[in-house]
Amino acid sequence: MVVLSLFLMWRIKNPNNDAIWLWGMSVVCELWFAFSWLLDQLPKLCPINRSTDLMVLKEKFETPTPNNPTGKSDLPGIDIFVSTADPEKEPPLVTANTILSILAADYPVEKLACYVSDDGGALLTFEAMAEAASFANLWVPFCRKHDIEPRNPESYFNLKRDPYKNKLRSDFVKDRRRVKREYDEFKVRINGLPDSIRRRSDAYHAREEIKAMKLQRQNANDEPVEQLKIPKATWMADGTHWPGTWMITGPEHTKGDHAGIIQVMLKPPSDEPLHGTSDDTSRLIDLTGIDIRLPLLVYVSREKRPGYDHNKKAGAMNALVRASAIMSNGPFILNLDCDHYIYNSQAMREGMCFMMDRGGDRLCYVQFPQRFEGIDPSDRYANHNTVFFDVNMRALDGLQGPVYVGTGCLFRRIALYGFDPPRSKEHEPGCCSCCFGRTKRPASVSSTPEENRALRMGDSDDEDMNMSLFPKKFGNSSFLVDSIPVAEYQGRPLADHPAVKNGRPPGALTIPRDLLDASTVAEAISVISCWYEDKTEWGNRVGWIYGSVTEDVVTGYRMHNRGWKSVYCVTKRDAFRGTAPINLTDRLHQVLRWATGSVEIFFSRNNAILASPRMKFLQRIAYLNVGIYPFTSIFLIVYCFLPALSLFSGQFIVQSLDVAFLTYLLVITLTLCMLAVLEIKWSGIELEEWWRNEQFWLIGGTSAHLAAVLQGLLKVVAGIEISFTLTSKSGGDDVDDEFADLYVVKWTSLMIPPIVIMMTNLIAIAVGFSRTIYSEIPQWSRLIGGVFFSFWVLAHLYPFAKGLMGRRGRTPTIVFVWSGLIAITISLLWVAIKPPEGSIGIGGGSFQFP
Ligand SMILES: O=c1ccn([C@@H]2O[C@H](COP(=O)(O)OP(=O)(O)O[C@H]3O[C@H](CO)[C@@H](O)[C@H](O)[C@H]3O)[C@@H](O)[C@H]2O)c(=O)[nH]1
Ligand SMILES: [Mn+2]
Repeated sequence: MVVLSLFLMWRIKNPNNDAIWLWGMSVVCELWFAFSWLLDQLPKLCPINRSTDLMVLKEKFETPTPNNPTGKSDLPGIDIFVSTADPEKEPPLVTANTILSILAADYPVEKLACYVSDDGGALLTFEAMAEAASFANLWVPFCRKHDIEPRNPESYFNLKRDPYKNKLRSDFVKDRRRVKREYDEFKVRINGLPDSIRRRSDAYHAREEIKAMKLQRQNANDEPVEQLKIPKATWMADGTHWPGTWMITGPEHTKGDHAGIIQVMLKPPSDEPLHGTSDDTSRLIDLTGIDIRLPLLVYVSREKRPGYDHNKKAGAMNALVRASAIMSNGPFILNLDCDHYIYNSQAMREGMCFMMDRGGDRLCYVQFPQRFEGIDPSDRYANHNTVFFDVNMRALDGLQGPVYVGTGCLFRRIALYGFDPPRSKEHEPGCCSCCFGRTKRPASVSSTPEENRALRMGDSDDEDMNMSLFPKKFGNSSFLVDSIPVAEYQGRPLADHPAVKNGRPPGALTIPRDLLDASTVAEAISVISCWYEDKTEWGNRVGWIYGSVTEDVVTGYRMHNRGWKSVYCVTKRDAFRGTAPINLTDRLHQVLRWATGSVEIFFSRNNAILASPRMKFLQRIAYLNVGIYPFTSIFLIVYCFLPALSLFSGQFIVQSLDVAFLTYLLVITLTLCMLAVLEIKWSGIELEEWWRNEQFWLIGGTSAHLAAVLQGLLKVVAGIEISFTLTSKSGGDDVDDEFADLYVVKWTSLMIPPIVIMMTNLIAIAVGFSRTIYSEIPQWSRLIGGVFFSFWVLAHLYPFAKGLMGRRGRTPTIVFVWSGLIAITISLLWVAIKPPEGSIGIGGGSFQFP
């Protein structure tokens, strides 16, 4: 920071009078870069590492006590939400695998509930989920019996390592073979679903038409009836009409218009374990002594009607929050995207370690890092994002907590409801005063723990939670309102449980699941209707927050803003794994969406400048950085053209390569290198990953981020809404060419700025060279600065250039030859038109040649 400020001062005091424009532009950019660098660095001041001890959790919650002689698990309930929106872009097989990994997770079955949100309302997804539910009857006990990891069948059967290693049971080989065969059949069934639905629907449609025709003929003698038009419909296997969207694909695929659908696909399990018996011969594998229960599985497709804003993923999640409150009301909610499966079956237990620890009641969520599969080994477009997930997020963990990144996040339900954390009015001792946390003395020392516990909600300190205001905030479902205090009570850490000090009374904390009768389901249907949120606080202060394509960041921000803390849980074995777009265009669009969301945040009331005093200073800086980073693109683009401009004009950003300038540059570069080394060492990432991240920072910065700034401005100025382009997920079926997608070149206008930058710099280098060579007294030193920085820009854009070349990227020489030829031609032309002898002023002497 010191060197940087000295450097900037020197730069301002020493203008290049030969080329004031060049100097001015560069100094403005440098000031901005220094500012954004500061925003990026400051939140890294208190990094921490955490670890969990699953044995302790087991000891506290699952060992027999006098109160609980069987050692029945006392862990709190978790509702898992999986979101899917489009069976075209998100293959049902992927979603089905995710569901299977959840159903097989290592967590007490009766405490787990899995909800699938299908925003497409597609019969295809529905039937795929039903298939998954039935396959789970085999898959889940198999996983339990043989301790399978990962519990996603597709990944498990594709494992490269020896499946028989460390497997003790003698029947493993036989079981595995049988399950594998069943899985292959399951896959065939899932992949055949689109066809069978289409055929079935066509048949039923024909039947309906014939019926209508007959009816018409009967009526025809009375009076002429106008031509009956039977609307096309999708038909379920039992011959009833699917209330969701019409067809799986095609132009008639009308998203945004269908009824709300809830289907319990797996009934709530019994409270006590149900073991397989030896005389049960209907099963494919022997399950004697294995718990064969399955968790609750519910398919939900919220109602969609034209004319309503459905608020994308945030709207879908809020519908699930309400429906699940009525059906299982788990005090914790785990959110996963359809392509993110549970890779470590104990992941939820790890999260619980934090939630149920002393003081855990102040945690709004536990975020797990996102890890990806199926990415090209060189990770050309920095898809693994390790710098973000292993440096930035862990650094935030030392402040108020990591940001919520949309998937792999375990929430406390009542934090999602918009309540304040407990003891939010008290002074909190210790804890990172180095992070400039607020150290306010308590106004009054609260007397009883119960008083502390009163659910508080609201940005003003005195607005205590008033039950009579619940309907206004949460809508008028009394089931929902009644479930809120229950969720609060059940989510409390054991240690400070007011009623019982040494463990909970057994059974007191599970709500009877047999409540899942018709009236419950009817109520759940009503809370997923599109009018339910009218005149409530949903999306505003309650649940996932609306109004941004990056609803995740905003949702987490609101909680931190109330004073909640979050925790980053990096597990030894990855907790969850997902997919990421490896195609350049898809990746750019993803980055575009994130950056647009950031610009939206910047121009909204969620801008961190307006944060409440409950947010820690450095946390605020971090959020500010989230909102500001896309704007860096403006300066970055200018700066990428500077070396070219300097080569064209023969001028440089400084008058001469002064010793002071060079020294500053050297010291700054060295310090930055040292910082990078420190970061790499501390976080355990590779130098290569770090470099990829730098490269993609420039690629995204010159393309997607700029577009995001423009889009964001359009939204603010003209109110043009921003659409959510789903990221396509590959089915993982194309084994022969795993990374084919990497080489597909799909044109997007986002590519224009980096291409222009690349071309200009190449030409400028050639121009600079030829001019120096042809001049009478070659001034190589003048050339060096420009060429060096041009190369710096080009080196960053290298992956982008490779991406543009598609398959031929393997033999890119020809392209280089061509661009070289073109560049040389242009520079020869330039030299011919403007011979380098003497200085010829153009346009008032600003473009001067030596
Ligand atoms: O109207 C919608 C749109 C999206 N989704 C779901 O949202 C998830 C994320 O969409 P995806 O296209 O995969 O986005 P990514 O860029 O991969 O997602 C990251 O960034 C998003 C915010 O931009 C977050 O919502 C995601 O959780 C986070 O993983 C998927 O499960 C979708 O099914 C819906 O349910 N309804
Ligand atoms: Mn995704």
